[in-house]
Amino acid sequence: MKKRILYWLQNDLRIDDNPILNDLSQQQCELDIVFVINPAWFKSNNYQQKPYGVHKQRFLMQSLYELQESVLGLGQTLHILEGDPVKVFTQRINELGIDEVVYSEQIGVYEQRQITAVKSKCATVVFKSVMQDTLYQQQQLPFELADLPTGFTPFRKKIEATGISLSSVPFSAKRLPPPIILCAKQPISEPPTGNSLLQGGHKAGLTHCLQYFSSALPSSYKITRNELDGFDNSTKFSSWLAFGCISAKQIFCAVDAYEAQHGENESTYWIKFELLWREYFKWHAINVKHQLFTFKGKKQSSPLTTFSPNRFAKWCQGSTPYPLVNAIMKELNATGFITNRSRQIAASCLVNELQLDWRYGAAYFEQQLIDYDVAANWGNWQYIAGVGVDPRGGRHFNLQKQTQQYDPHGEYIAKWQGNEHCDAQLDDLDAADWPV
Ligand SMILES: Cc1cc2nc3c(=O)[nH]c(=O)nc-3n(C[C@H](O)[C@H](O)[C@H](O)COP(=O)(O)OP(=O)(O)OC[C@H]3O[C@@H](n4cnc5c(N)ncnc54)[C@H](O)[C@@H]3O)c2cc1C
Repeated sequence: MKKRILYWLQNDLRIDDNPILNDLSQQQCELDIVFVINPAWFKSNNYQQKPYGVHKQRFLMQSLYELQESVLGLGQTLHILEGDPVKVFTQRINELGIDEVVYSEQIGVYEQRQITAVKSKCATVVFKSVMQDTLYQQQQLPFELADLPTGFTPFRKKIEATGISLSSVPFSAKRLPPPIILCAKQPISEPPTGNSLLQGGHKAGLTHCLQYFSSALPSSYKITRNELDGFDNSTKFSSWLAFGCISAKQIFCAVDAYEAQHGENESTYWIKFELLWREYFKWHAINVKHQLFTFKGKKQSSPLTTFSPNRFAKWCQGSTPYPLVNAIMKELNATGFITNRSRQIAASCLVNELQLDWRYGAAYFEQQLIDYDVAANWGNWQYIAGVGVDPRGGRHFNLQKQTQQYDPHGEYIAKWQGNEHCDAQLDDLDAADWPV
């Protein structure tokens, strides 16, 4: 009997630059490709937020639909199952007599724990993993992971000094090994629609990448990236990166190709610079494990906080006394995306003006952002709250100055109605819960 391999798909929903698929295409085996939708993603967590909000759900289903179609063209079936991943995979591995499980290595501790739990229940099965979410493999890093620099700048300098050139691997095989179980009906009959420019899927991601690098936008990226509005002002790769519809290496190589054709400048370099931020947060998350989610972070310092569900609700809805923050939160709620500058302003407001526990803000972003990424989200929140990798120990953005600089004519605030439901006072109740 042929070897039976199960490919546990997670945040690697692509065909190209997917070493696992490339390797599988050369194997003499029977193959089962599985993605599990965990019902816990749609239930409230400790922070009263659902890990998967509507925008992220749409993007996921679009991505799975595209992958399902591509996999079908390669003679395979994408199985989309529902349930607790540990139970679903353990049962399937046993029922189908799986010999080997392959998966993309996970950055987040909770995802790692699920894999460890399945491994412990399937002791005779071989588990093989590949890091498919980072630019570099761990052995390519010019330091031991335990000695990861404590700040981004030394990390970047050390990485850049290695001079390692990156390459991405297109998928060239015509077929994948045959499925263990044939699916009579495709799991997703129609992709969900939406008028967002951020459409999920590996083809949509590659199309966006091609369009971006066939324009002149990379040459002005550094000048425009901090704008609050405008699709073209930053790359918008993050959502496809979060689901692994495209890889960071594919983008890095596309910047190299663009530079070879059009010349390098500070802006083209800055796209790579930002991808290195992403990379830094990934290795940082692996390094600090659960401390990525703790109030005091790795720094073990406590930000000032007060407990106020009312303030938090106002921040989420966009009805604080700060029109710019309100506009940002309304854009986030309506679209599932806000720019980096907007994220910094909204996060700084929650931590500094509202003095709330930063983890509630991070959990809300996790729910709302299409591009939610465990390392980038919690890492950036810790940075702003002053418990993460910021050598300056926290960031406080002056809301008046930010408004003057990034929305001098009030266009962004008007577009997202930041002045509507803008409560002049922060609190409706005093410390003894009496109406103010
Ligand atoms: C509070 C807060 C929360 C954030 N949460 C997330 C998140 O959940 N997922 C996420 O991908 N990014 C997150 N970021 C980082 C950043 O805001 C987004 O990556 C960026 O806005 C996405 O838009 P873009 O693709 O147009 O970025 P560009 O400016 O075009 O950057 C190119 C790529 O570089 C990476 N990148 C850029 N800035 C950062 C950064 N500060 N940290 C890590 N990677 C970066 C992203 O992969 C991005 O796609 C967060 C930032 C803050 C301040």
